Amino acid sequence: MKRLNDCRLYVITGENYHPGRTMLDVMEQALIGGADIVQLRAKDTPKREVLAQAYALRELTQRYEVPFIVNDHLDIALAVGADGVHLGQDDLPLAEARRILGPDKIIGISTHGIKQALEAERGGADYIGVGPVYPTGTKPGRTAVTTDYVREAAERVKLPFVAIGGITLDNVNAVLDAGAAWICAVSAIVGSEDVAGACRSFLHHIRLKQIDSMISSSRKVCVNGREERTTARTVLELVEQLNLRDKRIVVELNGEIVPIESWVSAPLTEGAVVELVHFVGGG
Ligand SMILES: Cc1ncc(COP(=O)(O)OP(=O)(O)O)c(N)n1
Ligand SMILES: Cc1nc(C(=O)O)sc1CCOP(=O)(O)O
Ligand SMILES: [Mg+2]
Repeated sequence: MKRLNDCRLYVITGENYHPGRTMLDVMEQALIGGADIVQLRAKDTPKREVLAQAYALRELTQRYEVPFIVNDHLDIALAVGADGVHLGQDDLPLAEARRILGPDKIIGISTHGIKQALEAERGGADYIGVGPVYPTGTKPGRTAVTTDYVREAAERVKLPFVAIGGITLDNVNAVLDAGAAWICAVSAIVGSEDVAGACRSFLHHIRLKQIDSMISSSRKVCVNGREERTTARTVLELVEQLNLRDKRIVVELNGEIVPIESWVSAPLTEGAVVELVHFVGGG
């Protein structure tokens, strides 16, 4: 179940942020609100209690069909059948974790600079954490990496990356503007009176940003006489987006027939005029 490229909102448990409410209730609210990946992080809880929580969260996340990650404890991740683990720079090394977990489990690695990010990428991590973007009471005393590192990660890291650390509804747009497509929060979500509502608000900002970037990376073209916007950059991408790849068609771009072997490199520029002509079978 590795579908990290589609994840947008990563919610981590925060045992001290919701007195009077159980971890399970709070995390169910996060799932109702749209959290699409969940981590159990319990730094102040005895390990046997963490194991019990992990079993319960495994069951809950399975019901919501959302990946479940265990922080730090690879043994607990294995015991409860979690989808993966999250490891920091001082935790079990990535290579050891991969050897034990095999290729299919998710391994996330915390990074605090581009050198660590590229190393995690080379080492076979599935995603990286980029943070702490802002100072945070959840990890007091850590130097904030600022949105500069988010921007650098967006430019140089090919793996999915999640921005984390001090992210709230007030600053999330700056993190998204710096290039993060995936946001993680603890206190701003599990410490909220309305956990599901907080998730929905985060996702609203994330989706608006996605729409903005799609519009700015799309162009207006004319296909068979109809004006439309497309994110396709080439004739091949357009044909694939229209599900015509396996159909017998001839493509004309700005009045010239494009041979099939050139679809991959034929650019769809703003204002391009495309005619897609279906072959009619015959003998
Ligand atoms: C998604 C994500 N990113 C970073 C961390 C931090 O991991 P680590 O550096 O090991 O610190 P602790 O969480 O163990 O205190 C994380 N857990 N999740
Ligand atoms: C657990 C953690 N790891 C970080 C890192 O940068 O590696 S920042 C962080 C705390 C995230 O909590 P909040 O959303 O409350 O700031
Ligand atoms: Mg850790």
